Amino acid sequence: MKLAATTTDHLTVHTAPVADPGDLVAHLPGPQALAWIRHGQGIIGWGEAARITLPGGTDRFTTADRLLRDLFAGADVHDPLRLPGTGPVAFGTFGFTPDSPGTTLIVPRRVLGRRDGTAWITTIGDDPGPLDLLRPPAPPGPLTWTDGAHTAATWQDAVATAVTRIRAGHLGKVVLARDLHATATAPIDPRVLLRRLADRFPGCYTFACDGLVGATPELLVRRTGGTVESLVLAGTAPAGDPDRARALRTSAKDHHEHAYAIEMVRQALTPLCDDLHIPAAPEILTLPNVLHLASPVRGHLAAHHSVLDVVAALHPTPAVGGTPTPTALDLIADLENMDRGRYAAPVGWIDARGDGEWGIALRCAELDGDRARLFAGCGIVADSRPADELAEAHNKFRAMRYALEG
Ligand SMILES: C=C(O[C@H]1C=CC=C(C(=O)O)[C@@H]1O)C(=O)O
Repeated sequence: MKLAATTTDHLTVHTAPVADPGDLVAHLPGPQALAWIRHGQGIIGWGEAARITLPGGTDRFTTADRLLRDLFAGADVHDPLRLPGTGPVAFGTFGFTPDSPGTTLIVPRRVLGRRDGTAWITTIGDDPGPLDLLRPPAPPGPLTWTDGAHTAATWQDAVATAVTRIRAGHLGKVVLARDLHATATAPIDPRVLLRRLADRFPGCYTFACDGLVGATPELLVRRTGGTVESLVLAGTAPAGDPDRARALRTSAKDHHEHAYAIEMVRQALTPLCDDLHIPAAPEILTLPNVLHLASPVRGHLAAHHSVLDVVAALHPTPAVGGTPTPTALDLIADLENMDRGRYAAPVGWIDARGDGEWGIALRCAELDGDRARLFAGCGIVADSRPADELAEAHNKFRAMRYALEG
């Protein structure tokens, strides 16, 4: 475990109610932004009271959970509100595979939150000063775009290979992704991207954590006390085409793709829950760029499990991996030509009670100075057609292209 230089072993944490701050993004004082926002509600953070960096491993979720529990257990906490997200919180990202880089948990010095008519500020350690903007964000300016690990043509070849393997009976579904690179003329400020994403995709979870920025529609798990909720997505059509929307409702290919994800979530949550509700049929989630088949799942935990315990049971779902999971992960490693890093892995936050919200890091980019690496993936089943999947990936990229270009 690596702790930031600013860390003391003993955290002193003060949460206090504040007047409604309004727009959360506007309060981020610098580019080192931490955020989790949906419909204007959520938490933002800045400064670092502690940073935990893990090398990865299959136990990365449970190790992170244990290290945070120890850190929070030793904290001196003054929290009159005792709501999800009050008291100390860690924002986090994980690597997609046990070997992928990027497993990092950050306990910010300041957290500003607003939910259901309550707003609060949490301060760890010395008061780092007023909420004034230190550096106002500037848009990235003109961008240069280049292909990542695949060109459009070679990625379609990879999709065709996956379809052949599926038809040969090796597996039922695999999610194949590709990356794109954007280069700006100056460092990219995540706050500009957060602003655009939160405005255009208010129903998604707009997030930023250690340079990973995006707006994901997919809630892996929210834990609030004993209740867990998840929004399982798989099956996509372009937005703005009523015929395609109608077709999505009845498409055997998309329902097939969705069923794999639902079945795995059922298997993962059943041992943890004494009551689990999965709708009989998915609904349609409408976003500005795409429509998805979506199943809101709700359960009651049978025993104490932190939100990260549930994340550990769920990741990777067939919305980002495939079925069977090990075969799909091997095929992803063979065909994608890249390490996903933190793309398609859990991103979110956890508090000292074990409550929290974790999404699947989709519709996102990895920022590095003046560069951004964007990702988009598509579920491939026996009936998938490479050109359609390329078009679907293009539509999914549109969220982050808009965040970068306006
Ligand atoms: C893998 C991605 O989306 C997943 C989530 C929703 C729908 C999906 C699909 O229809 O393929 C994907 O499973 C992505 O956006 O990169």
